[in-house]
Amino acid sequence: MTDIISIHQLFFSYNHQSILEDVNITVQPNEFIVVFGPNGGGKTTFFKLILGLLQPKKGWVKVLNKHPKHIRHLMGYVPQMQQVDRNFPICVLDVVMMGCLAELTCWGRFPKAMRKLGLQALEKVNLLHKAKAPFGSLSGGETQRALIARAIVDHPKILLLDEPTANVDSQAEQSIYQLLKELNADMTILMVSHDLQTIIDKASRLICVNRQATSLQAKEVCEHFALGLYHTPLTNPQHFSF
Ligand SMILES: Nc1ncnc2c1ncn2[C@@H]1O[C@H](COP(=O)(O)OP(=O)(O)OP(=O)(O)O)[C@@H](O)[C@H]1O
Repeated sequence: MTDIISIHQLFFSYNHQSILEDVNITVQPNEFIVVFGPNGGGKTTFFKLILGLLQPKKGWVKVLNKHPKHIRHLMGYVPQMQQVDRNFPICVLDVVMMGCLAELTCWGRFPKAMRKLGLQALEKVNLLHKAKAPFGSLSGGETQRALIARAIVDHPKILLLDEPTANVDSQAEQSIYQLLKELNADMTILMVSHDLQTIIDKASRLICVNRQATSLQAKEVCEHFALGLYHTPLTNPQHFSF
């Protein structure tokens, strides 16, 4: 099967601080990959390299066999919640429409068909009734679903999510996982999560990013492995037994 993402002998550093070293990873279409690793291990940087927002110092990233910056419109990105300004005075539909800014006409308006896509994306994430609500009035779980709508409005082939369930309650978390399961039928998903216990049985594969990137099957992520990374006990070890 053709790789949808391929990363070859990639090295990246911020100034002179080495962040990623000799990363070799391939991703196949419609995989659901959970990316995990310690704080500062390089997960967000890894995503930004796939999105073409950062350039490798050595090696390369190809998405659908092209340089990522040429096909960024085929990738949707949900950043970490703290990178989003919830106080900005804007309605939910307008936030969603920001996912297709490239479609703005020279008059600074979206074509009617695009607004329809925005409403469809909101319907998909079950937030159509909030289209005209101020973005800042949404709950944590609704905010994440609105950001997912923004990421999928242009029908991407790849969806990257950076901790989409951080700071949401368990009911909102379950509804996000259900939504991602539905979206996964049409798109490849890579999601950063620290909550391995909840997510492990939903992932087709895991990638541990800790300066290097290691691809793992769920059964390989045993309790000792996760403990070594996070230094916290996992209370439900049956997920991790071989
Ligand atoms: N723009 C930047 N300039 C310099 N250093 C940076 C920059 N962005 C991130 N870093 C550093 O690079 C390292 C990796 O950061 P990154 O955000 O990729 O890690 P992460 O695994 O996503 O962390 P977390 O789990 O805390 O979100 C960290 O040491 C961070 O301080």
